Amino acid sequence: MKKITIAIDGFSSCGKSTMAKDLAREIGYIYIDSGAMYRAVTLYSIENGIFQGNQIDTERLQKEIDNIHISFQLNQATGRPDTYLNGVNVEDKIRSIVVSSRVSPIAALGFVREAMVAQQQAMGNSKGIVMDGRDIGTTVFPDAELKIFVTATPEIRAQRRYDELKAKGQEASFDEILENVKQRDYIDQNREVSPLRKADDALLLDNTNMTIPQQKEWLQEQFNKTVKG
Ligand SMILES: Nc1ncnc2c1ncn2[C@@H]1O[C@H](COP(=O)(O)OP(=O)(O)OP(=O)(O)O)[C@@H](O)[C@H]1O
Ligand SMILES: Nc1ccn([C@@H]2O[C@H](COP(=O)(O)O)[C@@H](O)[C@H]2O)c(=O)n1
Repeated sequence: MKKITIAIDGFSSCGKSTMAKDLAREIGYIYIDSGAMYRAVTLYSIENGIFQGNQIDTERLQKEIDNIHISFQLNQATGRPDTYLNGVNVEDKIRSIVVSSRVSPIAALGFVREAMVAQQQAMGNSKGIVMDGRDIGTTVFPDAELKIFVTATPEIRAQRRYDELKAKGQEASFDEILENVKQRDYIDQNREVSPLRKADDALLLDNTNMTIPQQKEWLQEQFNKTVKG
């Protein structure tokens, strides 16, 4: 069967990667978490003193952007791809609240987006890919055959993230997570370059009252309709 490109965009912590990973595994497609790439650039900036306090040394980051190599490798234990920054597995570090609270200003920089989008487009040039993010259906793959835009209330998204961190035994405050979710949504929707918005031809999914199996089934149905007509 001819392979297609699937773009899943939407607000933070609404379940995009959960759906995208499950679908990719079911249909044998590559899965790419584009947010992990922006998170890896943010981690690099923090660890190398480029992002200190609220200040980003954009001149230095621009000079060093070509030295930031991001790749993904399947983790046999989880069955999911882990993110590598310059050859080091940073999967856990990039999910920390420290990175979450600083990623959106980094992702708003035009030269950072240009570098990431070029890598993402190269990853998808043979199709057979499910990519999730904020601008996949609008900028990275505007010709994707299947585009989904996911949303849910900020409170339910924060609760899901809180439950996830708690289950992992990580310290978390519900209010801090809710604030982070709202702040990222605001920056992502209001930045100048590729702001978060639903592509005109994307299908809207509000999963506030859906379970993981229900949204998985819904997505599989949309895929079947797209490929089989
Ligand atoms: N329908 C759902 N009901 C309950 N929990 C869900 C649902 N969908 C996803 N989750 C859980 O919510 C959390 C966030 O999901 P996920 O990481 O897939 O979101 P995301 O949109 O990819 O987030 P981000 O954009 O921040 O990377 C995870 O713990 C996931 O297991
Ligand atoms: N295509 C994308 C993907 C992500 N971002 C920015 O990265 C942040 C982290 O992404 P998560 O999916 O892991 O939450 C996100 O808040 C955006 O600021 C982006 O700009 N474009």
